[in-house]
Amino acid sequence: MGLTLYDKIYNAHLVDPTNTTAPLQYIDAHLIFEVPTPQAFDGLRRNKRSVRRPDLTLATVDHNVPTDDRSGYRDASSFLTEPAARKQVTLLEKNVAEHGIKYFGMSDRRQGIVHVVGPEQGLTLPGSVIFCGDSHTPTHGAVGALAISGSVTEIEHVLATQTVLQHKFKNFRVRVEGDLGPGVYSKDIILHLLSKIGTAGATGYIIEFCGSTIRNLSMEARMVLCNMSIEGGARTALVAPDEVTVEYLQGRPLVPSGEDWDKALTYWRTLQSDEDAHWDYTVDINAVDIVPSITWGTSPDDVIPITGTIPDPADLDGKDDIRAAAIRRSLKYMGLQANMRATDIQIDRVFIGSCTNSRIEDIRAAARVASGRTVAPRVYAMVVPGSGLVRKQAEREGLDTILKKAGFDWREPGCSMCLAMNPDKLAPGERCASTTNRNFEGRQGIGGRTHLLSPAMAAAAAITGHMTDVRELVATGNGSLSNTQLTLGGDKVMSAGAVTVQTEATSTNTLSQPVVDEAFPNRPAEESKISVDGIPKFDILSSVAAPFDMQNINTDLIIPGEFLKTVTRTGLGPSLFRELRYDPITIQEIPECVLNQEPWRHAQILVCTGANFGCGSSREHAVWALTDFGFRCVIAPSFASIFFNNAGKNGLLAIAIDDAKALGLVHAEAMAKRNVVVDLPNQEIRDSSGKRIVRFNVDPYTKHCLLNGLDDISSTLVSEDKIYAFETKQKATFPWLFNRIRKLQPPKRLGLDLPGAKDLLEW
Ligand SMILES: CC(C)[C@H](C(=O)O)[C@@H](O)C(=O)O
Ligand code: SF4
Repeated sequence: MGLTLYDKIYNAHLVDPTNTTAPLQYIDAHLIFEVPTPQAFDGLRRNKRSVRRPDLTLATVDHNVPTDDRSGYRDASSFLTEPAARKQVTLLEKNVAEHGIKYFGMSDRRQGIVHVVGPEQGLTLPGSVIFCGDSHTPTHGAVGALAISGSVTEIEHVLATQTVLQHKFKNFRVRVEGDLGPGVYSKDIILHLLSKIGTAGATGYIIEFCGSTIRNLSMEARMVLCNMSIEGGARTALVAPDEVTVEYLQGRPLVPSGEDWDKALTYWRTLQSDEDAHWDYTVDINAVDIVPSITWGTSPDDVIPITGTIPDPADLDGKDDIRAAAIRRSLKYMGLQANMRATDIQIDRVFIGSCTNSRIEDIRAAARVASGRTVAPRVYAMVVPGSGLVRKQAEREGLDTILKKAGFDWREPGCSMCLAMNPDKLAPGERCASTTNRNFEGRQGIGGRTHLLSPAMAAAAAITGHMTDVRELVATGNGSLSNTQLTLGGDKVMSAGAVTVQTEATSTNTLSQPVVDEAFPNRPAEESKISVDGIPKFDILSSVAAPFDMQNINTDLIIPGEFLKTVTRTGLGPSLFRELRYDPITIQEIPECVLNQEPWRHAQILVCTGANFGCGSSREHAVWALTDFGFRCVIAPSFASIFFNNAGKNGLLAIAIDDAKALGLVHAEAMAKRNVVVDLPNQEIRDSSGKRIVRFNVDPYTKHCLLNGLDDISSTLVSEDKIYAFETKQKATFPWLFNRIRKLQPPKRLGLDLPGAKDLLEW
């Protein structure tokens, strides 16, 4: 039987194919940013470890960065007025300087959202494995790479070992055939898919997008699909490389040139799933069935066509009561009525940006709709390019002028209003048409209401002040536009082909710079193999259990974005489930919340009857908030895979019980305020009388680590010789993956710096 593209890349990166208990994947490139790294670098320091491959690591800042005008920028300390944000960013600057890691800071025009910067620079290459401690890392799969996301503990693991522990996932094929209709973009394809499979539909899988529709998509449009695959629970996603990929990559700074380019091309052309590959699951979509869409609720799969109406929970009463309750809660939060028309939803704000939709094609699509029109009087609309280079390109094409003339605010790059971690936030009750990827409660600010949609649809909403079918406003193109002339206001003004940055970028390859070609730059010291940290041991736990019954508890709900500014792993307990525990206005405890009641406020076990616990962001802070509150164990029907992984690495036992009857019994014990016993050695849950309720499964490696309080890095470093052997082989076969990041030039030399900026960051 043949193999899928994922199977091939996974197999080719197994450091030791004989180790099936704790399989290690070699990481060809590691992208880092300010939020999850302070604790990771701190862990390295405490354990006297160094960064194994600074030459395979690239850093930038995005989440905390204000998007205000930077013309007076001097340095991060003076520019960032918010102390916690300043601390995270300056700590990253200190850490990258200390470890010799290349960094695109705020004075560098190459700075931007990690998932925009990586592909833009050509860091992500077909057939390679990239790691980033952020849940939208799947974006990079659009070029045919295996893009792995994780969080703090795994970042530390990658920094120390250049590998990550990764079991094999199953294969999920999404085949889309046919032509997209006018006004339909890849954002609509992914929203359509989510409406079909739900937020856990692809949990345990890697998605490959294929079919004629996908082949006709540009690279940027493919990135949108891969980016939001995590919203369907997929651990990552990819698209097989083709001519569109090759054309996109050629000439970017970190892409091979000359002889290496030819060799790479030959290899990339082999990268596709075999005809007879085994697919564990296939979803077929007909492109004609996709229409411009929006989300109405607080989960990314709450999707309706713009021509549709808001669902009525009464239709599900008696058929699916949990879902009916979830719809009612969403409608209340969103301030909407059942059965109202999508186009009757009035908006206050528009946000065009984020790692989903802030690239040049997105800005072109928005500008085409906005051209010659004016933003509705009560709407504030902002456009935040994904990187300084996207911004520069847009300005070169005059898109900023069109957008500003229409009344849009034109800002500096960053994550901005995607997650309420920087000054760009919604006020309580404000409603936003947003090109982002998550519409969770409080995601864009406490009490803020988010509707996800494409950039063209967002621009249309900005103009009319309500949700609008973009097809009625303008004769639109579609998401498959690539390398074509775009028509704006009747005149041909721009080309959607190669962006100018490529020319600049290519030049970086030709500038002479000393090439550091050490095989293994920072070999960790022998003594560093033993961790001083470890994780809390777990054997038998007896405690009252806090009962929950919500589905899709996402990590933004567990701990909102604003609390991610901490640089330690502790202190998050009081903010756990902030939206559920505290009134947003008075900040008083909500008495109905079980975590505010005795004896559950002291519970060490959380039992949830709703599926897909921990979906959404990869923030390890969600696990830290739970453990800081006092939880040692979470029991639920199913978990999102990144959360599940993060839990085990922090001594929090996540137990999946898919037997509804057994789970009901545990929940009943919790409701009765009786102790529940979780026995890890025997893998069983008992009631307070000692009677076994259910046996549970646990991965043997995780069990071993939990019982013994072992962290992964210590175990991995035991196989260090195997990592060296793999690295040597990789270097001989794919030389272009090495010695490239070090060749990146300082911004000054490329004319990509901010004129007033201090020269601190040029190493
Ligand atoms: C901060 C980061 C860990 C987080 C993620 O993993 O997704 C963020 O990017 C988000 O979108 O919520
Ligand atoms: S989802 Fe939003 S916050 Fe997360 S990386 Fe993308 S832009 Fe940044």
